[in-house]
Amino acid sequence: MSASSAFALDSAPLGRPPAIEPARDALFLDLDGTLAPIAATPDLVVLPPDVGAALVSVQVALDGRVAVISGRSVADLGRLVGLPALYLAGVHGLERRFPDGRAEDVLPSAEMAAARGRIAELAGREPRLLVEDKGLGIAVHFRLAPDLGPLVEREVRDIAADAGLTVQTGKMVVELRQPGADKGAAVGAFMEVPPFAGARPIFVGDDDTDECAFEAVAALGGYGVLVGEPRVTAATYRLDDVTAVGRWLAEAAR
Ligand SMILES: O=P(O)(O)OC[C@H]1O[C@H](O[C@H]2O[C@H](CO)[C@@H](O)[C@H](O)[C@H]2O)[C@H](O)[C@@H](O)[C@@H]1O
Repeated sequence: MSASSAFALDSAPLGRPPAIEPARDALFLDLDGTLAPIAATPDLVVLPPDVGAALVSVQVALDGRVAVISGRSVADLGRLVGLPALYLAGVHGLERRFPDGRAEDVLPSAEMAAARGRIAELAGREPRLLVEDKGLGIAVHFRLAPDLGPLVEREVRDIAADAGLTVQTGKMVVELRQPGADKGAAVGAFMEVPPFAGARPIFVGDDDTDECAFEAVAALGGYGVLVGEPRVTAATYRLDDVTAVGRWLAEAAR
C-alpha cells in the first residue's frame, strides 16, 4: 500500500459507506470474509441465503455491473456463488470469466509445476496443513495448526524466491501464485470494457489481498469498503461483517 493512501486509524475512523447508486456504480466483491463468513476449511464455506438473494437483486439493479474478485479459483467461485450472469476473477486476478463463457487466464508456468512438488513435500512432513491447489496458485492453510504459521511462511517464501513466484499472505494462509496480475489489475481490466466502463467502481473486501483493489478503485474515481475490524487500509469506508455487507447490498435493490 502506498503511504499516501494509508489511513491512520485513530485519526480517521472509517464510517459506513453511502448507499449504492444503481445508475452509476459498479460493484467488485471479495468472497471469503466479505460475502461469506470465514470457516475452518475452504470447503465448509457457504454463501448465506440472504447474501445470495441480495447479490441477485443488486446484479439486476446495477444492470449486471457486478463481479466477484477472489483468491479462490473461478471453478470454486462458480460452485459457491452459482450465478451464471456474474463476472468472476479468480486466483487473485490470474483468471477472469465473463457471463458469455469467455475466459482470460494467465497460462500455467513450469515454475509453478516445480513449486507444486516442494509444497507437496512440505505437506507430507506436516499433515496438519491443508493444501488448496488452484492451478495458477497454491494456498497452504494453517488454520487447523496455527503454530505452523511461521514455518509455512518461511518455507513458502523460500520456494517462491527460488521459482520466481509471488507470495500472498492472508487469513491463516500463505499462498504461492504466478506473477502477472493482482486484484487491482483485475478490477482495472474489467473497468476497461462494457458493462463496467464509465461506471464508478466500488470494491468491498476484508483481507490484505484486497488493498491493491482498494487503491485501484480510488484511482478510478471510486471507493473501497473494508469489511471487519478497523486497521490501516486504503479503503474509504468500513462495514462490520458479512451480515452488514448483505444488508448494504440489499438496500441498493429497494
Ligand atoms: O479473496 P477471497 O475471496 O477473500 O479469498 C481469499 C482466500 O480465501 C479462502 O481462504 C480463507 O477462507 C477459508 C474459508 O473461510 C479459511 O478456512 C482460510 O483460513 C482463509 O484463508 C480460500 O480458501 C483461498 O483460496 C483464498 O485465496
